[in-house]
Amino acid sequence: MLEIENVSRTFPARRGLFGSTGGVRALNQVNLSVSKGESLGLVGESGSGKTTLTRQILRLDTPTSGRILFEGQDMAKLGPAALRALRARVQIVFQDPYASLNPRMSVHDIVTEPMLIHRGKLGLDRRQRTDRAAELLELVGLGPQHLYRHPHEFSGGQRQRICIARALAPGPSLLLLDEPTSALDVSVQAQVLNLLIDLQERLGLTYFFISHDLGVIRYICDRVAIIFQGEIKEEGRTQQIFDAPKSEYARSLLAAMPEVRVPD
Ligand SMILES: Nc1ncnc2c1ncn2[C@@H]1O[C@H](COP(=O)(O)OP(=O)(O)OP(=O)(O)O)[C@@H](O)[C@H]1O
Repeated sequence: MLEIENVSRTFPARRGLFGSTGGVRALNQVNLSVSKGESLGLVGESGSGKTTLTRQILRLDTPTSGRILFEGQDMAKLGPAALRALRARVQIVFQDPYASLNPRMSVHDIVTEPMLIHRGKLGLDRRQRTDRAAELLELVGLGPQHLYRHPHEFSGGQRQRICIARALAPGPSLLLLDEPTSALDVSVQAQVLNLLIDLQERLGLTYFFISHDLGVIRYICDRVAIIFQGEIKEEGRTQQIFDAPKSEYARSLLAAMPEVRVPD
């Protein structure tokens, strides 16, 4: 479904008030692939290149070299129509559900907005969009009675469910999950992770799951890639990485977290 081939991204040197910074090689020859229906976890400390890689997959940024194929198509070569279609097929859920929802919009408007943006592809009229929003709310464990409420009326976990419903609205096949539970209480984290597992099974979704929480990665991901200073240090089946990490860096990362917490 997703193939990342020899992707590098270098940011040029910048001159600022306090002197100039050298160029930053944020990604260096990254190779990764994710199959349909699989969850790949990307783990790395702050500044390791996770956001930069995510931006390449969303085509918000372009690699300096290398290429990314989504469903067999080179993302850099997509024309405007194909790019619009791609935007519906690849969706993202962000870390902070408090910052991700417009407080002035009702849940109905939040969840139907992507259907409106992609109405050419989805072909849903107003009534059908509302029906679909109600279905999506149900799918994420919130009843349709919440449709006309506003974000401030919901808890963090409920807000993240709304964000997930919005991400599902245009019918994606790939979800980028950028630390989707790290802003939530621990008890709520497990509920949201279980919802994600359930949705993946029901809808056949593919997940690219970014986290620095190894417990969460272990719980949800089939495979894990460990990134450090823009390079993939190790990649493999989750169990194998946790039981017998090969690289020095993976070993030190696991050793630094003796108590890998697995949600209930
Ligand atoms: N637009 C940019 N211009 C210059 N340097 C950048 C830019 N974006 C990212 N970088 C640099 O690239 C490197 C990787 O950053 P990135 O944001 O991808 O890391 P990250 O793993 O997502 O970190 P975090 O977990 O803190 O979000 C860092 O050194 C960062 O300073």
